[in-house]
Amino acid sequence: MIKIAIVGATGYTGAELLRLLSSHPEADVQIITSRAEAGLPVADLYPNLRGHVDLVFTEPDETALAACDVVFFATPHTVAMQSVPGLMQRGVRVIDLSADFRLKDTDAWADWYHTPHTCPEYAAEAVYGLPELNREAIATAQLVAVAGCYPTAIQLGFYPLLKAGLIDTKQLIADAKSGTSGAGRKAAIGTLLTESAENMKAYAVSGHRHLPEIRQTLNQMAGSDVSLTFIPHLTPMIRGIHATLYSRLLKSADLQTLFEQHYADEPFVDVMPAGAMPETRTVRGANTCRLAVHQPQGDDTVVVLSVIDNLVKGASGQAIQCMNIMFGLPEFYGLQTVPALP
Ligand SMILES: NC(=O)C1=CN([C@@H]2O[C@H](COP(=O)(O)OP(=O)(O)OC[C@H]3O[C@@H](n4cnc5c(N)ncnc54)[C@H](OP(=O)(O)O)[C@@H]3O)[C@@H](O)[C@H]2O)C=CC1
Ligand SMILES: CC(=O)N[C@@H](CCC(=O)OP(=O)(O)O)C(=O)O
Repeated sequence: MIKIAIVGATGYTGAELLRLLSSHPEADVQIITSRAEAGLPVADLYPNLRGHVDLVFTEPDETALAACDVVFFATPHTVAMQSVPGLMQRGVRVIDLSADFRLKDTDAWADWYHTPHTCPEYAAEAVYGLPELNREAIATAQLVAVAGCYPTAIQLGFYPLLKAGLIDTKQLIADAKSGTSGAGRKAAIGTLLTESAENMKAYAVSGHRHLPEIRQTLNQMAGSDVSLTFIPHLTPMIRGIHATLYSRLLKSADLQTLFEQHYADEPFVDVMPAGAMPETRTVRGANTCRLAVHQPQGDDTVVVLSVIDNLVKGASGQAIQCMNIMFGLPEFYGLQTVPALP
């Protein structure tokens, strides 16, 4: 059994780790932390976990964390980077759901996150946690920086086209919509029911912190620097990301076959039949990215539709997929949930 600690277990992604790990045959979750709720049983905060998770939240304590095989950080940015050096030196494996170790350029990270990066050497060592791109490196990594939610939906959608060199890399557009759970559990006016229901809006149009992360990966996929316009939107749903991706084809190709072949061996990417329009509700609670590729006018414009659950393939499910790869386990352990519809 793998001894597991979750730092930040009261948040949405922390609770989602608990939900998914409760059906994982090799997971032994020993420590779940919260500063605000220390002493509280899990079921008092998350009644859905009653009968499945019998643990009590405790204050984070690095010595206790170091006795585990793997520590998940489901915390706001800058928290993991304070503990990672100590844990790494003690041989613990770390899976960070935050953005602390996603960017290799830590000066850029400091600009986008408005605070200095305190351990650039670990950012250099971290493996970006997108299994479809980095499976081999994840297997031997000590530190995994799980890919962000919008980045996962967008990167998986563009990957087959970029790898095949089929599109104009200077004209990439990602128009993406997220449910409000993407903003976390903390109280904030923008995610109140009265502010977010019956409403849809774009935000961070002049630059979202996921832009450098997505660019970094797309550059790697394309083998050259891409130009990307990325506009996120907040939609009145709780879970889900829907990304509509646009680009121009440089030459004609059988795009349906390209996508099907590219993801043929990927357990968590579903290339839908020609003409399909994936819906967020079909991935709710599941570690699945559903993709569909279209040429709406039959000209050189290609459109990819990509949906994920931001809390699962966009965070906790992807983190568990990475853990399974790191520990040599079947990738589907803990991740066999079938979405409930409606
Ligand atoms: N929500 C989403 O869809 C996604 C989120 N992520 C990332 O995952 C991380 C967690 O997100 P989410 O679950 O939404 O966040 P929440 O705000 O819902 O939860 C944050 C958790 O972190 C704990 N925490 C906060 N500050 C500290 C601290 N200084 N030290 C230790 N623990 C702390 C909180 O508990 P307490 O304060 O009681 O200690 C709480 O349990 C973030 O970095 C986010 O960007 C990634 C992909 C998708
Ligand atoms: C709706 C909403 O607010 N979404 C968040 C992104 C979700 C998230 O937590 O981002 P990471 O994947 O980087 O951790 C945002 O725009 O900042």
